[in-house]
Amino acid sequence: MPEDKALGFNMVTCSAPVNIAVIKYWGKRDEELILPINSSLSVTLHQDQLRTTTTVACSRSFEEDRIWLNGREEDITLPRLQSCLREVRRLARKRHSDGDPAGLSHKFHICSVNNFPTAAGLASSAAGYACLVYSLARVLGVEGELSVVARQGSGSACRSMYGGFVQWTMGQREDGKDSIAQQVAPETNWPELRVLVLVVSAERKLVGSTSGMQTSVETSSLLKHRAECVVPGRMEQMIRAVKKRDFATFAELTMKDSNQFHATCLDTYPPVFYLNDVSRRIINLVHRYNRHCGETRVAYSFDAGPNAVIFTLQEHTAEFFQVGGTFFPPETNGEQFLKGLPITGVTLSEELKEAIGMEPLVKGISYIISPKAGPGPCVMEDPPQHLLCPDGLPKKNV
Ligand SMILES: Nc1ncnc2c1ncn2[C@@H]1O[C@H](COP(=O)(O)OP(=O)(O)OP(=O)(O)O)[C@@H](O)[C@H]1O
Ligand SMILES: C[C@@](O)(CCOP(=O)(O)OP(=O)(O)O)CC(=O)O
Repeated sequence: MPEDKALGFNMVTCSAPVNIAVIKYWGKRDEELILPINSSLSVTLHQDQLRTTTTVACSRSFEEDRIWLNGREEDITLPRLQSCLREVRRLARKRHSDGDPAGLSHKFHICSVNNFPTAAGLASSAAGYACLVYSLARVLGVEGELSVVARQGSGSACRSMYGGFVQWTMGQREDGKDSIAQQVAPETNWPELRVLVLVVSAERKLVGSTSGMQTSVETSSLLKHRAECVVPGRMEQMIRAVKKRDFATFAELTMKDSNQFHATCLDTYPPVFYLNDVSRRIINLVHRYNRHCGETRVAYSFDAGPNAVIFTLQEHTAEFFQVGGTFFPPETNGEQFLKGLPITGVTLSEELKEAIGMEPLVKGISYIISPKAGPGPCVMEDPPQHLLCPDGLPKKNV
């Protein structure tokens, strides 16, 4: 990218999405390169609701690489950040070996914000590292396969490098070059699919994914069985279901895989608990609702935290909102609860309420976010969106 004469350095701002795995990644065979013990598959969520925005500036006048995250300067020497910086610089050197190595002796100033809670089981590390790698690559003019680089920031980040439905193939090589993400189908393949993120708790979790899965690999025989005997078949079935828009199969596999992931957490020694009472109530609610409907209309999935991700189809969304609001009523403000989503006039039949047969739990769910599947990272062309000032330091309100 040519240097901006007015600024005296290159600056680019990009945004990247969160993804939710429906076949979960849990466990590494190489901690440093972040190579998984099984393949996984996810849905990229639309950036209108959940996104990371990152500005990268690159200048010869900067003395050192620096990063600000959500308004605070963070330690740039973090090994995962260093891996991403090193790998993008390496790709840039390769690309510019016969031409102009613009920017390669320069240092980076990086400023990033998430528009949702960080480290709360809402996949901030996935959107964060995907955005970082995409922005660094753009500022240095690097193209091509970048998911191998994002993977070295956080495993699940490699899937956020693409939109729609994305598989991360575990690969076999020791150097990780074949452990990459690929799009299985674009988001436009399944426009009726809807996602509801039921935020149960937006607090930092007790056991992070990285350490949780490390203990699982060391102690859980169920995890070994899952990786070797269960996931390969599920990946094939899930890819078929996504391509055919077969919701019943997609939903059943999604719920079973989430349940098996949490079973491996319980099989870990000492056990790791990510679900709480509200999560378990949501699981019961979904099964009772589906049973009453006589078909699988709704599925849940839980990552390393108590928040539920619900998958359903457009035609059932309004009713399930109402179900959520009835059994987990907000204390006062319905508007905040639904974060501005339209409150439809659906009323639930007494029969349905009876079939679910649960006591309402006030404030069990803090709020609901309702994204569709969405596209991958993109450059924000509008200069005022930069998070860094012309002097290369964060803007005051960031
Ligand atoms: N915008 C960002 N840019 C760079 N790094 C980020 C960004 N957002 C988050 N991170 C990194 O990811 C870490 C949080 O990852 P962690 O896995 O603990 O939580 P999570 O991704 O929100 O949850 P989960 O992966 O379980 O869904 C942060 O401490 C930070 O190091
Ligand atoms: C439960 C999960 O969300 C685990 C995500 O783990 P991370 O990608 O956060 O872990 P690291 O590779 O150590 O950074 C399942 C998934 O996203 O596939």
